Amino acid sequence: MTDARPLRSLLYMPASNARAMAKARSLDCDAVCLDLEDAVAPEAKAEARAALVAEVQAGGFGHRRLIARINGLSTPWGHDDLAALAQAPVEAVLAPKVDDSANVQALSAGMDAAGFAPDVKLWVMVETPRAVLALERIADCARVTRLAGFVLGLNDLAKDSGIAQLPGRIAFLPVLTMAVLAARANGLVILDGVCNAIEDTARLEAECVQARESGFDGKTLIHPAQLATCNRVFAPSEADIAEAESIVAAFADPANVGKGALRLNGKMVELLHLAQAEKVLATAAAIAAR
Ligand SMILES: CC(C)(COP(=O)(O)OP(=O)(O)OC[C@H]1O[C@@H](n2cnc3c(N)ncnc32)[C@H](O)[C@@H]1OP(=O)(O)O)[C@@H](O)C(=O)NCCC(=O)NCCSC(=O)C[C@H](O)C(=O)O
Ligand SMILES: [Mg+2]
Repeated sequence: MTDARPLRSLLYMPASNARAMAKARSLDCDAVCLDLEDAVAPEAKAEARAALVAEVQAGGFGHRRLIARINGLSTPWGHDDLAALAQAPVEAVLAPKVDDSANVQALSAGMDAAGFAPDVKLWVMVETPRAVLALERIADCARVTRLAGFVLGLNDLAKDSGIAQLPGRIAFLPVLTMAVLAARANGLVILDGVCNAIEDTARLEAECVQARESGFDGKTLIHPAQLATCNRVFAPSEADIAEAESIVAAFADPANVGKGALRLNGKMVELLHLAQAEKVLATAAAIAAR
């Protein structure tokens, strides 16, 4: 079944930051990601893990999807993270720094062994050079594991590849495109990486537009100030909605019954555009229902 819930914005916060986690319950984000990995110092890992579990069990996050980012299974904390989260009401576990399909299989098996409910998904970060080279194999794991999402991690990818994080992200474009294609070929959701420049709204907007045009569902964020721009860019615009409504109306017109292609406002529209239009309207309705 298609999931019509919007996934425009995922806001990360360190699970060691109680104030941020409390604030998340009132922020306009589609998902929150409580982080145990890079935002939490090694000496604070155990305390952050306990705080994360307590926060999600306390509830109050409403429509926001709850995602927990664990430490990698090769670190001293990864297995304890999985064990602690198994009974926690999260929608997905996000795993960092996977390199290939074997990592995904191990993570999914680890979730099974830890006792996660069958509907809890596995999302993985695409943030190592090896992962980029193995995108197809990794995404293909969705057939036989819990894998259901990709999240780009361009800070780590920049660090390990030497690719510079510059405005425009030209050197990253092949990665963005290949990650989207691998995700779509396997039914995964896919979110763009973060924009570190908290105060540069123009840069954030440009990255959101680029990601939206590249096919991403949404973008990951690091600060509440980034939410409004991201939510606006990834939501269908008024023009998108008006166009979608006109396509649906045209195909519903009795004069067009049985036609597969129409001329509408100077453009060709086919049944595939009807399907796209219906998706736009479903997303817009889901956002409006918030
Ligand atoms: C980046 C920050 C450290 C900035 O912190 P600070 O300067 O203290 O923020 P503000 O004073 O502007 O905060 C104003 C209020 O907003 C709340 N706040 C701030 N950030 C968040 C947040 N992320 N979620 C929820 N609420 C937040 C503050 O509590 C203030 O509230 P109030 O006191 O009521 O006024 C900080 O923003 C931060 O820690 N951001 C998240 C960092 C993080 O999680 N990093 C890890 C994920 S990113 C990553 O790893 C990418 C990937 O793996 C890759 O490789 O690229
Ligand atoms: Mg990272």
